[in-house]
Amino acid sequence: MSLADAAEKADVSFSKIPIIDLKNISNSDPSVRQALAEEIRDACMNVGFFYVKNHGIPEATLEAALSETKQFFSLPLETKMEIDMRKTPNFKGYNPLFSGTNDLSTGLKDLHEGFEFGWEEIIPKDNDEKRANDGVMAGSNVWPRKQDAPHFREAVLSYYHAAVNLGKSLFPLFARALDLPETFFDDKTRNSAALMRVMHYPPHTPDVDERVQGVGAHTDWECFTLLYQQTDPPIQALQVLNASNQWVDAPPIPGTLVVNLGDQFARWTNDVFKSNVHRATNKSGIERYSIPLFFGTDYDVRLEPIEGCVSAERPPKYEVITAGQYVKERLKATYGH
Ligand SMILES: O=C(O)CCC(=O)C(=O)O
Ligand SMILES: [Fe+2]
Repeated sequence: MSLADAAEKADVSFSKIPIIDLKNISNSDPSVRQALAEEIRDACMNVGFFYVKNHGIPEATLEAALSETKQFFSLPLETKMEIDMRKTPNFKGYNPLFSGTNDLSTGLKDLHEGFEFGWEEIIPKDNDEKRANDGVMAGSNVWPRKQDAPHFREAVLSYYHAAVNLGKSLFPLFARALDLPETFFDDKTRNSAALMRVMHYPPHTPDVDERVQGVGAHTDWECFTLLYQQTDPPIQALQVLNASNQWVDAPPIPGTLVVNLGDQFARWTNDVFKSNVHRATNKSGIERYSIPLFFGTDYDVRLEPIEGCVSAERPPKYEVITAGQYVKERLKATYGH
């Protein structure tokens, strides 16, 4: 059956998020890889979200990134505002509470603060070519001053590089899941966009409008997101919308990361892979932190539907644009600059 035909029959009324074991991610046996790719394909076609366990990123790397993230957000607002994202030309830096709108249908501002950065070698390089080529987001990151956050940069960059490596090893499996050669994405992800955002969701207090979300209902924009949610203590905040318009909980599960697909994959696969609407709201009464890494293709890549994803019953759903144009439009809509 073609992917397009299979997608017509997909069961998209899921009630929970599957967990996929990545212990075989580096196994080169084609039958082992095929079995893993098929598990990924089912999750991508039916849910657009899955957890991964045995992902290979050391717990200590995750914990250090989380602990430094907490310390960064506890700095005084004036210190964080020195690296306000609105002062940078390339969407890097700090965004304060209520500075972005993810749910454009309500227009409500989100109750979270964040800090974004892209590719950078941990040991700084004068001529970091990868950073210079990082598409719409090309150019330097901005960091808090060393005396304000002495270990923040190293800790979050260490996690960044580990997560980028994991993301790179997932692309061949996504390709296999789409009946393509595993190398299909290689020349489309040479300088692939990888933007990390560390996030803090303060608890909703009674003075906050009930309708406000931590991050309003939205889809992600890139190919896929790797999301680390704090697990200690575990806070249920993230929810995914299924085809019956029910919000399905995606609670933190120790030892896992969440993988969710974004709009670039939806466009590329003519919605065979789902980029599902999700939101996160922290009603726990205590602080919540999460760290997504948004992983895309090179910005000059045209998001043309893959052959097997189009049929007479499933004509192309999206106008073809480049990955960079798409992300830029969404960034402007969310942050208004
Ligand atoms: O914090 C979370 O659990 C989700 C964050 C998210 O969806 C996003 O930043 O795009
Ligand atoms: Fe998201």
